Amino acid sequence: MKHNKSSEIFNEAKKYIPGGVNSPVRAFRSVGLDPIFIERGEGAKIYDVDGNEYIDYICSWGPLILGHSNEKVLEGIDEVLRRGTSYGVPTEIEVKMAKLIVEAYPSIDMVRMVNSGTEATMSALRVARGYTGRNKILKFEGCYHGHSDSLLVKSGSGTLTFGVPTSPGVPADTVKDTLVSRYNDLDAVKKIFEEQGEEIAAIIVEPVGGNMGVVPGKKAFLQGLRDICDEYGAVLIFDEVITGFRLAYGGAQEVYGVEAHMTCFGKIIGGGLPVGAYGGKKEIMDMVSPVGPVYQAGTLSGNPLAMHMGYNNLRILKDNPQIYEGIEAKAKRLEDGFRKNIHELNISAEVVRFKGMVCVFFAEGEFHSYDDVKNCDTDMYSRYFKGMLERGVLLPPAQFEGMFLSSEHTIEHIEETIKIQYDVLREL
Ligand SMILES: Cc1ncc(COP(=O)(O)O)c(CN[C@@H](CN)CCC(=O)O)c1O
Repeated sequence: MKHNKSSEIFNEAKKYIPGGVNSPVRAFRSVGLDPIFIERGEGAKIYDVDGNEYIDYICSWGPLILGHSNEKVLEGIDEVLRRGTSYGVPTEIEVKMAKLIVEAYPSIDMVRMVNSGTEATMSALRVARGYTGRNKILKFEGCYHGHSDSLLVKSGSGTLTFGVPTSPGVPADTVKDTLVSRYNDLDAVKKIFEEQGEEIAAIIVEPVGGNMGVVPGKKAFLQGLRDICDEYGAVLIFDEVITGFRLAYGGAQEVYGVEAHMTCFGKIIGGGLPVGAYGGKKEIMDMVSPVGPVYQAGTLSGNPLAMHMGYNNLRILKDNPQIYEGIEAKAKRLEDGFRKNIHELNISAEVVRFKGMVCVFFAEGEFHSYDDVKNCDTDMYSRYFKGMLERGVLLPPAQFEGMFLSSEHTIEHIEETIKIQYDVLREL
């Protein structure tokens, strides 16, 4: 495959944009390559500026559960566009969108739209702190909730659960109230709450980890978090930016039968346009300005374009529940085919799947926390990524991400991917 035009554009991009990209993972640095630049997407396929075609398993990192440029999702958008793109004054589509989300999630009485998953989690935590009057929050190693300061932390040294910044520019003081524990380790959380529970405003968790590869939360862990929050008066926040409307129409909460006090969304609810949302029980959401004292705002929050695309996305998913079974069946076929390849070629790797989310870990054993995944052979993943890319399969350009499928991935795409993976693994 030739990438001359991508290289040309990338060289130009690096003059004006840090790293030539508007989000770090897109730079393909984790896989030691220069990024490809995309010209268009159609269904499950994506086409780069050099005319190369790929089966796409990034799908914009989740929003495109109905594939690229889906006519049904786009329906009416040009009319909306011509009527006006943003007013800074409320519109009816915002109400229809909020109602749809509230109806999909029994745990949500009210919801506020924002413009990214980062904004959603940042705002939810501020509301939880305002609601409880407490400052401390607890997150889990390996979970990513966007790039707001108090969430850019990793475990402190030794047994210390206090977070330390993962990025310069985040003052240590900002993260001194962020505690970090091990994912799927309920005993560790119980111990933290026994010591500091009265000071903890919220636990924030990805119910299925999608940012350390795919690491599903154990039901007992998630239910335990809810019980602990109920016992200590803390707010349980499910970050469903990835899982929301992806695992099922009611997201992880429907699949696990565990309800959060607050939920964060992004990605799918915008249908590919910038969006985020946070919602929860009325008594908590009544804290939000202008009803309550907790301030949160946004010029383009709930803008008509993202609302229209998001509303179309959710309506199609709501009216066609078979889409979820279809995606899960194709993910299962991918899992089985990948596992057969790995065993036949004796590759040191494992396949993890949760509903429609799939990941190949280049390590052996079981994966229940970040400790289990951090020893993956990322060099092997890089060679794997390159081999798949050169044969027309675009995987997430980092080991610690998950593959995203859409309704537009056909069984033929899946079988082709399995065949290509066999050839790539054989040459690793
Ligand atoms: C569970 C979860 N919560 C919050 C976020 C942040 O959402 P955004 O601010 O990127 O819309 C994300 C963002 N996901 C990454 C990929 N895993 C986005 C890709 C990127 O950063 O470019 C997320 O996965």
